[in-house]
Amino acid sequence: MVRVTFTIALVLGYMTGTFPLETSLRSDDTHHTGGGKTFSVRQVSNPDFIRSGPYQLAKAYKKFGVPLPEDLKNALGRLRLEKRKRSTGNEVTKPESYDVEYLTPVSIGTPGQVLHLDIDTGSSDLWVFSSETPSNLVNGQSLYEPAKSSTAQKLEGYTWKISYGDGSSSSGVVYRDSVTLGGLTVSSQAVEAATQVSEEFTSDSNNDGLLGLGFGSLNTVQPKGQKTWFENIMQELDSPIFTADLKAGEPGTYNFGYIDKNAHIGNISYVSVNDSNGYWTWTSPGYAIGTGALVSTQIMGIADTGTTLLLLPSTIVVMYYAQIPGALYDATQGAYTLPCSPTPPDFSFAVGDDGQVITIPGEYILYAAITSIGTMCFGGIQADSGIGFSIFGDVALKAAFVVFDGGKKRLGWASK
Ligand SMILES: O=C(c1ccc(-c2ccco2)nc1O)N(Cc1ccccn1)C1CC1
Repeated sequence: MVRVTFTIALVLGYMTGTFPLETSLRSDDTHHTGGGKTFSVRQVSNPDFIRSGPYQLAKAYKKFGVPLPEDLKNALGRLRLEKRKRSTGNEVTKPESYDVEYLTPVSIGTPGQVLHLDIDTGSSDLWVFSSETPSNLVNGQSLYEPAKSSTAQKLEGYTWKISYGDGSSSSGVVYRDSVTLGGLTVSSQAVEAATQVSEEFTSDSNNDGLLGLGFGSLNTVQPKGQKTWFENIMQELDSPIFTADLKAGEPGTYNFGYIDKNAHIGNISYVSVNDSNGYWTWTSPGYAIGTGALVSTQIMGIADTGTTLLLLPSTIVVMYYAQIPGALYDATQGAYTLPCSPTPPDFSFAVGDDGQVITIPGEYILYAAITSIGTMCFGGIQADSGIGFSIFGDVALKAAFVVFDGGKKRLGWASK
């Protein structure tokens, strides 16, 4: 049957112009018999034919007023469904005070239970406060209750445990359930229900859990690591990307599957990502302080929406705070502090080899007042000592429009 269909398609394909006909008038082929000219026709196969075959065939049938055969109707229906499957999504994310983190509504289970999660490109577990979290560790968070979800399935014997760079940690058991973010649903996502959370999470009342958008290799579920929500939805998207448009002191947006041209200014510069450690790891070729010249030096770091600050090599951090009268390393805070006024110099980092730089306005580096009298502030730039790489956290990300390209394993950076 396929052969027949294909044959008809081949014949009709020519008639409907599906195949680009390359005709060339070859003088040597010209025979003056009856005055008519002959010409040769060289066929160039149309690589798109297979994809658009049924459409072209249907066009031919319609052109000759021939009713469509049943299996052609079915083929068209399948293609239309296939077409419809491509999708995009977007979701608003809201900053907690001092932009310490950004929380995004996520619907889990059937009927949907909405929890507000910290979307974290620096980790790869989707874990939530749940009905299985001891009540003494819960302090206002919304809970995922698998018993109330008709689509929840317990993964018996599966566990997870994660510890974060700030010393916080959580652990628990694993369900599979439907997870919707930005209007996009993964029907079978690993949802990690916390049975243990550290004090940092208990005291963060508005944060109902984390949704990791790092690479799946970082996922901590045992005995079998699970895919992130993005890895599960990626193939359905118009393109295998998501973008982060975080903002200072106001809601930002995560988009999935498309790039919103109105969300950035100028070109997006792409740099390759090394995902071997599970993070969105890239290398910036240099930095500038205030209006100073660009210093060429390689800064290897990760794009991490789940880390609040910008953590850089201490040599650069010392150079930056040396420009600010009154700035000092405060051993009691274990951090650099600076006067809350005047506004400190901007900090720029280079992206790619096309001269693109992202400039972080100085006011983003006045992270938060330390003293009640508000004279000294906590620095938004701190040293990455002991981590092994730099971390482009929210202080840097909120100055840029960032494309996380899971298809090409690259990051795109643009000003906004
Ligand atoms: O918090 C984390 C972090 C995230 C995920 C994991 C992890 C362990 C197992 C799977 O994922 N471990 C981390 O530590 N930061 C940021 C950070 C901040 C400060 C110091 C160290 N780091 C990772 C992304 C770099």
